[in-house]
Amino acid sequence: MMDAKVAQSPQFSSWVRPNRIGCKPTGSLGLPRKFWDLERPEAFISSGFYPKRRSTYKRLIAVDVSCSYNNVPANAVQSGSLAVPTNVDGSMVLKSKSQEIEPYLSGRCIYLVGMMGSGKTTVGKILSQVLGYSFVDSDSLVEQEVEGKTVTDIFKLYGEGFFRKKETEILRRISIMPRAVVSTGGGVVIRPINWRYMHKGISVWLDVPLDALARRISAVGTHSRPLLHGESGDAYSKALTRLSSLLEERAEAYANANARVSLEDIAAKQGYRDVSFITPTAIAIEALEQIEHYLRDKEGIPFDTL
Ligand SMILES: Nc1ncnc2c1ncn2[C@@H]1O[C@H](COP(=O)(O)OP(=O)(O)O)[C@@H](O)[C@H]1O
Ligand SMILES: O=C(O)C1=C[C@@H](OP(=O)(O)O)[C@@H](O)[C@H](O)C1
Repeated sequence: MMDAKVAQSPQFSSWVRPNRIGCKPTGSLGLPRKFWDLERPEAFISSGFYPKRRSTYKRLIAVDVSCSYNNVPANAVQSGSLAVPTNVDGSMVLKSKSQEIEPYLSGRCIYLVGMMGSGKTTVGKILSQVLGYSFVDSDSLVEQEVEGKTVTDIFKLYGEGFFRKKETEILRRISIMPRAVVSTGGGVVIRPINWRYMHKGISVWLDVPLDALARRISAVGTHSRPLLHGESGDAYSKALTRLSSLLEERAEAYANANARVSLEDIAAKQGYRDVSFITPTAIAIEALEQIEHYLRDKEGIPFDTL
């Protein structure tokens, strides 16, 4: 395998591995004979974007390739075009996408819904930052409301019904706030009244495969997630069993969201087999894309980039 250094613009350079380049190059890289014995030759690739965008994930770039070894430069051996995943610098895509969409949100809140561990908090913080919104965690607000008790203690002391009522009251208060990205609790979707509040903003379902959820949750433990207590077996199997039955009950309710971000779809677009390679930044970009689709399809906003 060969590592390649890519400089897409004078301001940015990063290392990418050829196995992360999504499409086959239209030109192949030929190495002069003196480099043939090297196991890991290094190439410096300077590149420029073609103006036309293909998708958020892949762009055509023109590449000129030159090689060097032991600081001895070799002549450019080949140039051509490659499609390179834009997560080489996802933060630039994220920033431009958020700037494009933000005016059309008109200050509306974004509600992230999804199962426990689906990344609502992680992705929500990223989105709030790029949009210049505040970040709100509904579980934390419930905890503040109940004398600083943890969600686990609230379930233990007062039961799930009590927690759900508090959660609805918190959502009602959030729904009159402007400009917030809200990480909701995983069970918020089951009460229809909660949708009345969430539909004042734009809701996005983070749809993550169960095995990935179980892996994430077993890595951090279930202490803060009372609905996952009580199963027997190892941490992964316990989480998987309980999450499966919860998802069966809730899948239809999650589908009420205005937009859906499917990690399986992102993995397919990026050419990954495993969703665990997908970064929170890539998920945030997809969330903005799906919000853009929603605004265009349901509200008729004519985004010229679509
Ligand atoms: N894209 C991701 N890839 C890998 N791990 C993630 C990803 N997003 C979140 N996580 C991890 O999964 C766990 C749950 O994420 P979190 O954002 O707290 O989910 P939620 O708020 O939906 O319960 C955390 O340990 C977090 O670091
Ligand atoms: O799925 C659920 O019913 C719950 C999810 C939790 O939030 P997270 O999704 O942030 O873990 C928390 O609200 C509570 O433990 C109940």
